[in-house]
Amino acid sequence: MLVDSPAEFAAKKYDFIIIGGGTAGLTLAARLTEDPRSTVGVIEAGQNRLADPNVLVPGHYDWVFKTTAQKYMNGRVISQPRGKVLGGSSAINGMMCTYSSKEDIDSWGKLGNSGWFHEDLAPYYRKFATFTEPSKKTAEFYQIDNKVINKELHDANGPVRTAFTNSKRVGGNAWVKTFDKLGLKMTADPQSGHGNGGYSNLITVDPASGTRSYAGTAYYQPNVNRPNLTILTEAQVNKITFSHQDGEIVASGVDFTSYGTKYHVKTEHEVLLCAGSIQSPQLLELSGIGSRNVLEPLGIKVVVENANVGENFQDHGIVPLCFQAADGLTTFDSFGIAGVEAAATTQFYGSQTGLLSSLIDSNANLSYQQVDQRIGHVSSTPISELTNAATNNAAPILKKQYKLLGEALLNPKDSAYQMIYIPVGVQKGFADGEGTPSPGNFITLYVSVARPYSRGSVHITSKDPTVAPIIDPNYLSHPLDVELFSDGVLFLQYLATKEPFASLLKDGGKAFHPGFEHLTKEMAGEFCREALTSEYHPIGTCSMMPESEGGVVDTKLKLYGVANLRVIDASIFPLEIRNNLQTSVYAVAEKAADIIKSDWKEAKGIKNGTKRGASPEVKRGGKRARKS
Ligand SMILES: Cc1cc2nc3c(=O)[nH]c(=O)nc-3n(C[C@H](O)[C@H](O)[C@H](O)COP(=O)(O)OP(=O)(O)OC[C@H]3O[C@@H](n4cnc5c(N)ncnc54)[C@H](O)[C@@H]3O)c2cc1C
Repeated sequence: MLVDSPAEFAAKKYDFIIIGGGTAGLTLAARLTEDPRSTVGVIEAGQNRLADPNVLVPGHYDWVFKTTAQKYMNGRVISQPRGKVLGGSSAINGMMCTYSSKEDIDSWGKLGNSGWFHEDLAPYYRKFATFTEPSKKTAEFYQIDNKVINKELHDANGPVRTAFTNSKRVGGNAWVKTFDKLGLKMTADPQSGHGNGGYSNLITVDPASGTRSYAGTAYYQPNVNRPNLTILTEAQVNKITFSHQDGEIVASGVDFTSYGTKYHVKTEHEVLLCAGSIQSPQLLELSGIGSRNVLEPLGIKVVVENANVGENFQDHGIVPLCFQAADGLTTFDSFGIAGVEAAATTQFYGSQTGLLSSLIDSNANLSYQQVDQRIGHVSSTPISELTNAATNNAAPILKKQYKLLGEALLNPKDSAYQMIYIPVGVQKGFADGEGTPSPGNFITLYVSVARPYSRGSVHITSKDPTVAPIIDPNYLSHPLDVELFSDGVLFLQYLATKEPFASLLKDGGKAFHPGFEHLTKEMAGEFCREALTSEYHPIGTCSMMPESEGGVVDTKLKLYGVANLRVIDASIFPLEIRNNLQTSVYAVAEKAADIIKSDWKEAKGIKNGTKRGASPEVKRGGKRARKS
């Protein structure tokens, strides 16, 4: 139920209060209220736009965050959008449905997170989705064979709908064919955690309507009438409140503001923080959980000291290489021409095809070796020496992480890069509001480094919850990232000269970046500094790891030092993964829901559907255990 009145919301009792009705928050809300005995209240700052075509057909409801001036990128300020709407960033994302590698998640496990290896998460990568097979025509066009889709992995009836785009998108077929000709066609269904190569990726789309399938439509809409689920939108949480019970710090509720009025709502059991990688650490700090050095100068009383909050920030930087499209091709840039957008809209509503039917569905994962074999690498030092040096020179807290990153890079089976093609011009700096896009039709290739070495942070600078935190991804601060990005962008340049993709481009694949039309090894690094933007994949700011190694939450996603507060969103990922994040956010939230349900039953003494009497043991179980 969606309530309009914040006072009504605040007056109710909830076993679980969820902060943030985003990708993870709504997944949890839906799963926890499957049990009619547990009550859930969700507080979301954005609006409910379930019926809004600007969400369903991609649009924007955004917190509009910006990074600090980036020291290693010539002082550039990078956009960091985040969904401010019911459904969170899943309501504004590019709908790419791509997956982590097995090694990515195994690395999470190896960082001291038992129960978080790939085999532990694999069932949840299945659970959240329902897959629809492509038509024969679509399968032929995009070369979707039983390597790219292993049907056995897509057997679940989960809430999020996944399918291939209906439209024969400009260049979609050329993308796959070009990789095929280079001997780089995708070798396994990416959901398996294996495989490298170019392919056409699934998107999170409802194949019947061609509209976005996201946390709002998938996890909230079908459950809107559950009496034990209450959602309040347009209400921003200011902080979590605490009390002391039996010598433990316990989250007692949250303070929030709606239309200028402040409210407090109590929790009966737990607070689940799902505000995303930027705002989960922000809210912890506003609530007195973080580094003393951050909190005390702002006059915030330290409730739990943990200097790891807001640290270990990682993001996928992504470098665009833009080309003029061959004459006669219609790209998204044509929307500037009278009638083109209207025609695309008519086509979309008529047949769910055309430009508007999908944003991004041409993807590739490549290993470091696959790139190196074709273009060599920028540095004269062998990559194994560079990775060893990175580990040896790392700060003690990062040594374990860097060792795993090095192993992944040297593993020819793992992916070191994600590459993407989109039929629209993303000129240097365009995504960050620098300069005006040139007129014409363009095509952009993108490369991101799967697991960056650079580490940044997010911290508050004010007690005021409406003041955005300082976001410093520290992109390209690690020299190995500059090397990897340079190699990657040189590969894009090589790809652009290969048929049939080359025929989509004007000027024999000359890049449309003044001064960088033909990249050399010497200038590739500078181009990356000038062109890198965000793929909008921030993680790590409330990492799941042992506290001594940089962690904020344990393997049950419980915050160290508070008995009944968990963080569940992309901020708990301790290391980046090779692709886009949403499938992993859904999978993590699904797994977290099972952990929480099981703990809740134990705490309440519920066994096999019946509630035990309130025996002393039950009370003991009900006491929120600090350590899992
Ligand atoms: C523009 C963009 C494009 C992307 N493209 C893709 C893609 O194509 N494929 C893919 O897999 N991934 C993509 N991603 C990444 C992916 O969508 C996100 O990583 C994922 O959705 C994050 O989920 P989350 O639960 O961590 O946070 P979110 O989904 O962002 O949820 C956080 C929620 O908390 C709310 N909130 C925050 N602070 C407060 C507060 N104080 N009080 C109340 N509510 C609050 C927010 O409004 C939001 O609804 C993209 C992301 C963006 C921004």
